[in-house]
Amino acid sequence: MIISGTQLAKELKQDVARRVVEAKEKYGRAPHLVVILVGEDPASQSYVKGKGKDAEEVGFKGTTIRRPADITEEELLAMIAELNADDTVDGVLVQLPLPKHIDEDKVIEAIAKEKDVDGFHPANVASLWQKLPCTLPCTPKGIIKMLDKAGVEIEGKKAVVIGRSNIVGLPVSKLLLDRNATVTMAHSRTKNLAEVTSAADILVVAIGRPRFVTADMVGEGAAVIDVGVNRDPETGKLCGDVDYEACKDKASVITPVPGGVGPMTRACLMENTLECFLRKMEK
Ligand SMILES: Nc1nc2c(c(=O)[nH]1)N[C@@H](CN(C=O)c1ccc(C(=O)N[C@@H](CCC(=O)O)C(=O)O)cc1)CN2
Repeated sequence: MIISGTQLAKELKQDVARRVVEAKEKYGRAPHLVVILVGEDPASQSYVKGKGKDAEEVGFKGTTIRRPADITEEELLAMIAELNADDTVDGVLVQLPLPKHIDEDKVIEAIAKEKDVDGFHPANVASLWQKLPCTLPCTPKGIIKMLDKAGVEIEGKKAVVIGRSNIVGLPVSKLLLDRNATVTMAHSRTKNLAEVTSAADILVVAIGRPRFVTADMVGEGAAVIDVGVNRDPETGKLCGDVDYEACKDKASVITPVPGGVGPMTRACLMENTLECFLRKMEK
């Protein structure tokens, strides 16, 4: 079975849109999401454009602030401080990656934790690891929703996560652990990787290498979640970290690229923004 992120994202955004109508009636205004884009990276430009479109679709006020790649760290931090102080702004997101002269950690930490719709702020990360209420990072949140919607049981299952990034690998491992999976975190230096991954009931791949996971690395009947968004070096076409054609018949469920985890990441951002807004208004 193919898990259609496009379809699930559509349903999640419809649900957010419905809740926005109610929230507007109750609080007199819609949630306001501000997205900051630094530089002209084509992929980032396209993701930010998508976020603006999604915001409009669910009934938010959406603002995109574009700045040149040579903006100083001080200027960017000053802009974030202003948005933090602005009561009409509910969510602030800085599109990553940032140019090398800007310290990403400093920028993430500068965003008020209550407006951190990405769930990247150290306070939100700490809350995730302490099982306290927090904003969850969008991609891991979307992955758990996709597994649930596909009816994949997590409790007691062997989950293997390839990749240990702060944005995906680490938080999705924690979310799987919280659902009582037995989680193995694998990475570029894991020995006998195929042996480790083929024992997985749930395989999450977030390593950033085109078609890295081949059929011999997937166990019969595994649920395969592909987080990669790569360009095929030969054809230039979009592809995931999993060799989809080779693995699809071995997997019980699998996510495609495009149309899998990516659209759910975007939809979860809308849900996070609404939740930040509601938390503020209900205080
Ligand atoms: N501040 C953030 N920066 C980045 C994040 C993030 O969550 N927060 N994640 C990625 C980029 N990203 C969201 O920003 C993202 C990447 C891909 C997709 C997506 O829908 N992909 C499509 C294919 C897109 C294409 O045609 O090129 C798919 O998989 O179907 C959504 C969001 C890094 N930066």
